[in-house]
Amino acid sequence: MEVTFKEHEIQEVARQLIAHTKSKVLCFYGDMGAGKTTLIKGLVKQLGGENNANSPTFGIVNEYQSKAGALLAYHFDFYRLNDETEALDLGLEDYLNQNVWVFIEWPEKIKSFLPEDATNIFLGVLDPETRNLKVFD
Ligand SMILES: Nc1ncnc2c1ncn2[C@@H]1O[C@H](COP(=O)(O)OP(=O)(O)OP(=O)(O)O)[C@@H](O)[C@H]1O
Repeated sequence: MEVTFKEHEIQEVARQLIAHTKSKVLCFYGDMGAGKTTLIKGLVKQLGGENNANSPTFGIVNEYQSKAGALLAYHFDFYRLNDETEALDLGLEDYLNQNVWVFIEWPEKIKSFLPEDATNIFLGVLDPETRNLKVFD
């Protein structure tokens, strides 16, 4: 899958991505400002998720729940992670073993923990308003 899009088209891109991916673990590659967070928020919205600011891990891991209150997705941003030991301390392996959506920014930082069947998404900046997305399953 490959698509070029502007921000107002995010929900349609999110819909396509959810329909396309075989894995519920999605890794987002791209420079700062490429639009990883913006797209993940679009995916959560598309899935009908809400941020659970009451979760004990809030701030480290963003947790999203369905409107009915069921756990729906985790969103990690590993930009500030120093090494993989810190990921172990977070209990990353437990997060990955649950059957919920997992969205990972800066997956380069946790290479040894990434499931082999994760879907890899590359975001590039074409111009200030336009992004290119390529998916490798
Ligand atoms: N087509 C687009 N898709 C996504 N974001 C866009 C698009 N066009 C412009 N933007 C803007 O680009 C910025 C992307 O920021 P965002 O925080 O999502 O990037 P990021 O890849 O998560 O960066 P970081 O690694 O710093 O968290 C936002 O300000 C957003 O409004």
